[in-house]
Amino acid sequence: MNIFEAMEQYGHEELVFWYDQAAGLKAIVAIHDTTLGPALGGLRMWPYDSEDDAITDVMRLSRGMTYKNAAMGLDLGGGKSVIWADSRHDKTEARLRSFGRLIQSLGGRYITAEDVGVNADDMAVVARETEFVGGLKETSGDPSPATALGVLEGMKAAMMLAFGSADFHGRRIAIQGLGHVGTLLGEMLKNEGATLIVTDIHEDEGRVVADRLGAQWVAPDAIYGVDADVFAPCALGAIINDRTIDQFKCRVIAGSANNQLQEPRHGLELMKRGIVYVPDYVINGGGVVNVADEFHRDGYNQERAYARVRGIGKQVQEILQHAQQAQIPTQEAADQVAEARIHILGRVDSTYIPE
Ligand SMILES: NC(=O)c1ccc[n+]([C@@H]2O[C@H](COP(=O)([O-])OP(=O)(O)OC[C@H]3O[C@@H](n4cnc5c(N)ncnc54)[C@H](O)[C@@H]3O)[C@@H](O)[C@H]2O)c1
Repeated sequence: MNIFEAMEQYGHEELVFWYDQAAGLKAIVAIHDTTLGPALGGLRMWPYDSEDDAITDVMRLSRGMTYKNAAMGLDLGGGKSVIWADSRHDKTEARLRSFGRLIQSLGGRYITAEDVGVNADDMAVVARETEFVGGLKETSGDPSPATALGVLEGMKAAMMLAFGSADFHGRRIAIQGLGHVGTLLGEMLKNEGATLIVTDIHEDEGRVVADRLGAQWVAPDAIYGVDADVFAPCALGAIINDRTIDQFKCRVIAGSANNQLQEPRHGLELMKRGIVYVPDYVINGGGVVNVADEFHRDGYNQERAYARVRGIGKQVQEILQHAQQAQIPTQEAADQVAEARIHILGRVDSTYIPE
């Protein structure tokens, strides 16, 4: 891989490689853009097939964080980190603490948090070496409840546009993935009076959750084509693709999964089919909004954080309206909003103020 070419293509500021031979740690931090503030984004531990795969992933994810943080109205830039290792076997105190020292060495240009392959206990170990960690148990904690709340609010905004009402009574919602977010979202939707259709690749555990939610269970591959008003992807990325797109009977797609569109053209295809797609990084921004509240001058306050998470409904509404007026796919509308904020605010502090 030609790294400088890739940095130019993605628009990255900095890539940091860290190799601690004694600890057996190979880690990369990608700082994409710090126009709006320090780069915030999670740490992923993954057994990549190659070095190039690890670099590509951290670059793609960190760029996504720039857009998400900007769209959420946060004073934070975008970054992400990866540890090239298998979280099932390779998670050692030495690796996590060495990673913490890497983060500390960046002096606050990058703030890390939980992502795939690491949990709150691991981040507590990282935090023994660095002050630049968000989402610890004693501060904002697990982001999933805030993410689920943001998805619910964003879904309501999309339903207003598609159906002229955000009332869930009589509405059928299909949820793909009953993990942290999918289960919490299911509980909220049940309380709102929705009828649920659910799936998960782990059938035994999934069926227990389905029964608790009073939901209809379908096989994982059947979820795309079920008769539902709303499809809520809460599992994997790239699930809106050439294979699935003709199966959808829903009028709204609104869920927490990252990178839902396999390619940007699938956003255009949804628009042509009259399906309201809520851009993933906007509707799933509740978790990051919750973590970001830790950087408030008075420290973390859940009430204030959750009030802001509820605001995702209005943000989704504005982006959907912008897309409708400009006749562009909703993901493109979200990108325009994020890019405009970075561009305009990037000029604000160019004004000279005497000391
Ligand atoms: N947790 C958060 O706060 C948060 C924030 C932003 C985005 N997200 C995204 O939302 C999604 C869900 O996050 P989570 O924290 O609930 O993850 P999780 O790992 O707890 O849950 C994911 C669930 O999806 C299931 N699954 C995987 N592949 C599937 C498939 N093909 N069909 C059906 N089910 C499948 C898994 O078995 C698991 O139960 C992920 O894409 C994540 O990146 C989560």
